[in-house]
Amino acid sequence: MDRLIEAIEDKQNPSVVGLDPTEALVPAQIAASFAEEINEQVEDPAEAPAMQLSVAFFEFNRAIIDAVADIVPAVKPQIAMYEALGPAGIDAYTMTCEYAKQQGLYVLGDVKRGDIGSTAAAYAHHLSGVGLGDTAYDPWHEDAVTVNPYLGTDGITPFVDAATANDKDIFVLVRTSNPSSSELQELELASGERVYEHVADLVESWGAETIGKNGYSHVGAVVGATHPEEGKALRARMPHTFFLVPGYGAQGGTAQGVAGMFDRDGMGALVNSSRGIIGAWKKSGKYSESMSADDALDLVAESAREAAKDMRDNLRAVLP
Ligand SMILES: O=C(O)c1cc(=O)[nH]c(=O)n1[C@@H]1O[C@H](COP(=O)(O)O)[C@@H](O)[C@H]1O
Repeated sequence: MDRLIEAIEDKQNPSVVGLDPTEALVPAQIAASFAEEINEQVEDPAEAPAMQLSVAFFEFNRAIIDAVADIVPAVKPQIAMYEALGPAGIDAYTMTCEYAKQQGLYVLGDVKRGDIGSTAAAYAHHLSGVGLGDTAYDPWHEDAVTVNPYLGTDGITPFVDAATANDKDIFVLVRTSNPSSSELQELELASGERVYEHVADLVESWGAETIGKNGYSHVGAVVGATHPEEGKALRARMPHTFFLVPGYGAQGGTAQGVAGMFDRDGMGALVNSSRGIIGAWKKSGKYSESMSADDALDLVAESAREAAKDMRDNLRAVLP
C-alpha cells in the first residue's frame, strides 16, 4: 500500500474519483459526435450504439482525468459500467486505466471478483498480467482490485499472492455502503461478534505478512462512508489495513462521517466519490443539449475539477 500512501501524501488529498460512466451521465452529444466515424467502421450496424458509447466513455474519462490529475492521487473505474457495453466497453475500461496510469495516477480497478482458489488465480491476472515471468504483459493497467471475501481464505490467497508479487494491492469487501448490507454483515455470531467484524479480522490476518514501511499491508478493506461509527471502530480493529471508503456524496456519506476512518496521522483511508464528481456537470446549470460535444466535454471537466477540489477541501477540514 506504500505506493498509494505516497500518492496521497504527494497530493495531500485522500480522495479517489470513481469513473463510473453510464449513458445518462455522459452528455448525449459526445457519443453522437462519433456516429459517422463508427457507422463507417462497424460491420454489423447493431454494434454501432455500443461502439459509440464506448468511445464516448473513454473521451469522457480522459477529459475528467486531465482535469483532476493534479488534484487527486487515484481513480477507481467501475468495470460493471464498461461490461454493460460488451467487448467495446472493456476496451474503454483498459484504455481508461492505461491513460490514468500514464498521468501518474494510482488505478483502483473496481471489479469485485471472488471465486474458488483455482478460478481466483485466473482472476488474479488482473494484477499479475498475462503470460509468464518477464514476458508478462499487463493489459489491465490496474494498481489494485476490489475482491469479494464470501468464499473465505482459499478464494482470497491467490489475489494476495499476485498483489504482493507485483507490488499491487487488493481491497476486500468488509462493511459495504448499500442499505441491504446489514442483512448479512450485521448478523451476530455465537461469539457476540458481527459477521463484518469476523471478516475484518480475517482481512487483517490476510495482510499480516505484507505490511509495508508505512504500517499498512497490501490487503485493504472496503468500509462504507454510510457507517461512520462502525468505520471508526474498524479503524482501531484493523491497524494494518488501509480502507477504501465509498459512499461519499451520492449515497449520503460526508467528510465528518468518514473522519473516524483515518488514523491519527490522517492516513489509513481513501474516500471515493463517483457520481458526485463525474455527474457534477448536471448540477452546474450550464449544460445545454445544443452545445457542441467539445463544449460539453469542457463543462464535464470543469465541473469535475471543482467537485474534486470541494471534496479535497472538505476532507482536509476534518483531518488532523
Ligand atoms: O467496492 C466499492 O468500491 C464499493 C463498495 C461499497 O460498499 N459501496 C460502493 O458504492 N462501492 C462502489 O463505489 C462506487 C460508488 O459510486 P457513487 O455512489 O456514485 O459515489 C461504485 O462504483 C460502487 O460499486
